[in-house]
Amino acid sequence: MTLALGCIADDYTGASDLANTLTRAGLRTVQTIGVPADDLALPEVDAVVVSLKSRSIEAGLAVSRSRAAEAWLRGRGAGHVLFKICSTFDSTDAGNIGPVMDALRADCGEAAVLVTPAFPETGRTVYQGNLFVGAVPLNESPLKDHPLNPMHDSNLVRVLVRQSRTQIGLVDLATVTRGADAVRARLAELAGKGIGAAIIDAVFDRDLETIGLVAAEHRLSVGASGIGLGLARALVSTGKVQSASPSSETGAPVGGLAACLAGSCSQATLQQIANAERIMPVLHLDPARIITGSGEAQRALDWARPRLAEGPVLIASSSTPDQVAALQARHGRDAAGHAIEQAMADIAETLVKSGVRRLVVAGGETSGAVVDRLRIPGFLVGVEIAAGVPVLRAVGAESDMLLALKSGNFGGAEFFSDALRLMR
Ligand SMILES: Nc1ncnc2c1ncn2[C@@H]1O[C@H](COP(=O)(O)OP(=O)(O)O)[C@@H](O)[C@H]1O
Ligand SMILES: O=C(O)[C@@H](O)C(=O)COP(=O)(O)O
Repeated sequence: MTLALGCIADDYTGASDLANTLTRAGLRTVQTIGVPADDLALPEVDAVVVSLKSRSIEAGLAVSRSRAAEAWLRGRGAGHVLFKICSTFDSTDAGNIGPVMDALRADCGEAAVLVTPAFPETGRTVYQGNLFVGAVPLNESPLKDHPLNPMHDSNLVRVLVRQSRTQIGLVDLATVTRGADAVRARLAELAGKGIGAAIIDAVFDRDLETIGLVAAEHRLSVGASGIGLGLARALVSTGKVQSASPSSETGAPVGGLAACLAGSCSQATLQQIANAERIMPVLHLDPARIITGSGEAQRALDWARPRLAEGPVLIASSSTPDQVAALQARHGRDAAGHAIEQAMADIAETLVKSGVRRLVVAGGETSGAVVDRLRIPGFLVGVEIAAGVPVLRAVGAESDMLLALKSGNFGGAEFFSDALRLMR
């Protein structure tokens, strides 16, 4: 297998979002969980997205895991590696976007790396280096209240300067609009000044196509699914990849019981949970009891198991920003997040032992904890439920399963029923 594109995603929902985008753009794509073991049977593909759970871990660890993934991808012929980050640039001043970018850049000897989280299909646009989420700057969006990495600065040049050892430049929209040659010239100018990375503006998909053409000539880029779209279209338009029509790899029904888990506290997920109350039983976990170890996961399982035969259920830890802040003040941010993720993984593991074969998970870190516990090595990409969220079919796992890993912020108000309708 010679890869046209190698991707390293810093969380599992982000990886499935990117795998979905690449598939829709004509690349045969598989998502792996971590660096694949040698005995994992992978189909013949154009792109592999290695999913890491490296967004919120210590920077040194994120760097070493990303470098291992990069080595594996380059070893399979990937001339270009995309480091997939969140379209809302989720990170803290301690990392991990800057440190991972610096390390991958050093490994491949890239002079100046293009960086953009723009993903217009989901309302993420970048102008003059400022990230907008829908109509508002990042720091005014619900991401200001994220439980793990609240985002308080929409100026990504400033944000990345705080995380990276290299200087950060800007390629503005006026340059992008002038086309690929103008971007090439600007990038060369920045590289000539010793500037190692540049935030590049993008508002429309056509901007990402221009960016993709230039990025594909380089060894490394950093961004969300938008730049993935640009790269995929560039690989197809330059004939490096023969466009494949997106197949419905998740074709044959798996049947079995269905359940949903929500650990995301995003505004979108809170609304989706409220709407799900109308169509399925919903259990709201008590997050404080999870942290103090008072049998909350067992309570959830005792509640869920008798109901599953009647139809899907939803178990949620999600709370409002005020409640999250109060819990974190009492127990600490990382301890609270970790305990709740592990409780979700405990619940998922027992649900699968009880016959659940269709599982919807809301939240990136939450999905990471669940998929790790289920020891699923990889996914084939199926139909799209909502922008950035495909149906996934587990490969190499103990049970034949369908999953949907939803980024907290993605999906329409009826996401849970939309997902279950497509997961048969
Ligand atoms: N009620 C809660 N209070 C505090 N933290 C919570 C609560 N529920 C979930 N969490 C934690 O918040 C984080 C949500 O992150 P994640 O799952 O990545 O969602 P998103 O996709 O919205 O970023 C996880 O670490 C999760 O365990
Ligand atoms: O780019 C995006 O927004 C998503 O693909 C993503 O990374 C989601 O992260 P979470 O919101 O933490 O699920």
